[in-house]
This record gives sequence, C-alpha cells and structure tokens, in this order.
Amino acid sequence: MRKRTHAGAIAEARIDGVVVAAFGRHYEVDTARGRLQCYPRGKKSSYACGDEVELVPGGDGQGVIETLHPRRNLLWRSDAFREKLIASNLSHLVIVVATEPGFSDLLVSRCIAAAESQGIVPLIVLNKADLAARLEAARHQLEPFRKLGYEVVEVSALQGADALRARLAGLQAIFVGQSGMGKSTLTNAIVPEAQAATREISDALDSGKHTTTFARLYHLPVTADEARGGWLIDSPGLQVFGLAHLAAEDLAETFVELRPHLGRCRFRDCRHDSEPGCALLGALEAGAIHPRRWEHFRAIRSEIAEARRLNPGW
Ligand SMILES: Nc1nc2c(ncn2[C@@H]2O[C@H](COP(=O)(O)OP(=O)(O)OP(=O)(O)O)[C@@H](O)[C@H]2O)c(=O)[nH]1
Ligand SMILES: [Zn+2]
Repeated sequence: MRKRTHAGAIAEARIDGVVVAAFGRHYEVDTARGRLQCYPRGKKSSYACGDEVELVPGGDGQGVIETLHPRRNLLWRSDAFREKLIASNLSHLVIVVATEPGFSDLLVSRCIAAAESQGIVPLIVLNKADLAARLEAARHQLEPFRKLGYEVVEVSALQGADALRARLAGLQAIFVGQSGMGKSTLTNAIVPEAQAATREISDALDSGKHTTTFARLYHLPVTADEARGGWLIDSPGLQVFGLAHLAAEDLAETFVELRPHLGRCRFRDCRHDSEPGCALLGALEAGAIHPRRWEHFRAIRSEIAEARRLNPGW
C-alpha cells in the first residue's frame, strides 16, 4: 500500500484521462502516463467511452477514477427497464449500413433521433459499395435521409475507405450499426492501431471470428488545424436502439422534417393520429413528410409509450 501523508499529496496526484474502453466496472483510460486500468471510486458511477475523467494513478498501471468532467453530450439507449451508455463527447454519429446484408432504415431513423436529441451530427456511411448489384437498392433506401440533408458517404472498406478517413479527420465520431455492416473492417482501414488490437484479441481467443463485443476508442492521426484531437469509436453491432428516455414531444423534435409543423395543429393536445386540422398529417398529405419517415416516427413513438406504460418511472 502507498502511504499518503497529507491531503495535498492526493490532490497533486490527480491526472486527466479519456475513457477508451468500458467493461462493466473496469475501464481503460488514456492519460499522459499511458493507458491505465481503472476502477471508479464510487459504487454507482458509470462511465462511457469518450468520457473525460480525473483519476489518481496507482502502481502497476492502475488507477482510480475520481470525477467526471462535464459531458458535451451522451449517447445512450434505453428500454422500459434498462439503460446503456454508449459514448460521450461526440461530434458525429456515423451510422454504418451496407449494400449487403440488407439493413433496417427504421434503425437508421432511431440512430438519427438519438443523435439529434443530443446535438450530435448524424453521418450515414454506405459501405460495401464494391458490391455493385445491390448498390442502387441501398441508395434508394437511403433517399429519404439524403433528401433531409443528411450526408451519405459511399465507401468500400476493402478498398481502403480513403474518402471516409479524410472526412473523419479531427472529429470525435462513433460507428454504430447492425452486425456485419463492416464497422470493424472500416475501423481497421482507417486506424492502423485498431488492426493491431483486433489481431491481438483474435490471437488470444484463437478464433478467426471478429464480432465486436465492446466499444473501443481509437485516436486518429492529428492534423494541423485541430482544436482537439480526433478519435473514432468502434462499437458492437446493434439490433435495437431503444429511446424510452425521450418524451413524445422530444421525439418529434428529433425528426427535423416535423419541426416546422410542431405547435401548428388545431388542437394543442393533438396526438397527430386522425385529428382534424393536424399540421403534421397535413404536411404528410402534401408530400412534405416522407411516408417512410412518418412510419418510423409512429413506430418509435408507440414503442416509447409502451416502455413508459411498463415503467411509469421514466
Ligand atoms: N465486399 C465487401 N465486404 C466487406 C466490406 N467491409 C466489410 N466487409 C465484410 O463484411 C463482413 C462483416 O464485417 P465486420 O467489419 O466484421 O462487420 P461489423 O459491422 O464490425 O460487425 P460486428 O462486429 O458484428 O458489429 C466481413 O466478412 C468483412 O470482410 C466491403 O467494403 N466490401
Ligand atoms: Zn397534430
């Protein structure tokens, strides 16, 4: 045990770090003294990749996380009874879809809603553009998002993903998407350090399988005009992205095409179901809202209502 003679010594020993991986109650944190294996001081505290923390380094490359610096934003998902932190302090949420296998555009809308609710910029990546036979169909499926102004970058991870590497320079980004879309392959193409890490893990497990099981933050090469260093988080494949933490009014705000019509219904408590004088239904009829996006809005809204019925504590 280290002896501490006075409080000043403890205070001086505190250093800053960034959480780069979270495994239950064990965190990897990058600091000026290298990567430390850390545990939180309190029982209830929980951290996410991207969190900026203050910690007390100990011996043997370990440390104790003492405090969390205020988060710029927090990406998380929730259902009726559980919540899961995904990442924090993000500039961009990169939604990775692919030409093959097929992807859910409802999941894309969920991810966009999560990003918009936290002031994170959504960016859609259509990977496996080399599989030409499916390219047009995938582009068609993304058309409603493109029309709303969301940026879509087409890449092929197998062909280097140069355009995406340039786009992500200096950003604080996370890859999210269904399993098999190519998030890890893209990460490996963009961050050489990631390739080494994947190899180590698969060597250790002695398996050729590369399914990502936890999120990990990788630092991007620093470019000249950056205020803060860029980084990229690779995260496990998502099937669900519950948004039980969003109230119904907040959800509507995350659909950018609904915003101009909110508050313009005849009835103040309009549910936008079949009420006369509903501004949203009017916009839908006039073609200002894409029917697919309206379906997504309704699907997510009823899911949130159901979660809140099961757990009125939300
Ligand atoms: N043809 C083609 N195949 C790709 C491309 N990118 C990835 N793949 C393949 O797609 C499969 C899935 O890629 P992964 O990188 O493991 O997908 P992931 O999204 O990280 O999956 P999880 O870790 O399960 O979330 C692998 O067999 C890759 O070789 C691409 O640009 N073109
Ligand atoms: Zn209405």
